[in-house]
Amino acid sequence: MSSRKVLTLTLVRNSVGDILLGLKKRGFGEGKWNGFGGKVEPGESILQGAARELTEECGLKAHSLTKVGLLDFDFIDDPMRLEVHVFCTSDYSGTVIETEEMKPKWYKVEDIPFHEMWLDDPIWFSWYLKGGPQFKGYFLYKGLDKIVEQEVKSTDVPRETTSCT
Ligand SMILES: CNc1ncnc2c1ncn2[C@@H]1O[C@H](COP(=O)(O)OP(=O)(O)OP(=O)(O)O)[C@@H](O)[C@H]1O
Repeated sequence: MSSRKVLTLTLVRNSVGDILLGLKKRGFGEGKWNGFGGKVEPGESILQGAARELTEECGLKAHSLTKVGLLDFDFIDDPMRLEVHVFCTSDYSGTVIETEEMKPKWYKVEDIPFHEMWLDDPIWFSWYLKGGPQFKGYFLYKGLDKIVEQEVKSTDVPRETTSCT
């Protein structure tokens, strides 16, 4: 019997095109730079979960979120699949703050620290950056440091922006 965990991941870009990443200070992915996100809680929508995690982890309030892709992760010898819903936004307010979970930092696109991120990030990030329809990715990990199967492709579903209010 396999089960899945629904997670969100949000990438924030400011008016000059820089990307906000956070250094995860604890838990799954500790020591890695990533977008902001976490588990969707019972009773909330995926969008609500994404907006809540963004505020909890870096202080920003998203006014709208754009769905850009979906990533499925399997791990050999672990029946739990991670289903990561990827969003982006440039429509937010608030001040970026460091939290117990994340140390945020703005990066120029050409300086994104892929060598300090999940191994899958450099593979699907280009799909996010180039725009176009939503992407769909699949990665099979052996442990946390090796990808043994991977596929990222475009869907025919356009990116969809939804208001968070
Ligand atoms: C395997 N390859 C991966 N590549 C890129 N990103 C990945 C990822 N695997 C998980 N992620 C993201 O990492 C965060 C974990 O969040 P995670 O700490 O587990 O959730 P949450 O904050 O709810 O946890 P706690 O409340 O501390 O238990 C969450 O954004 C999730 O989308």
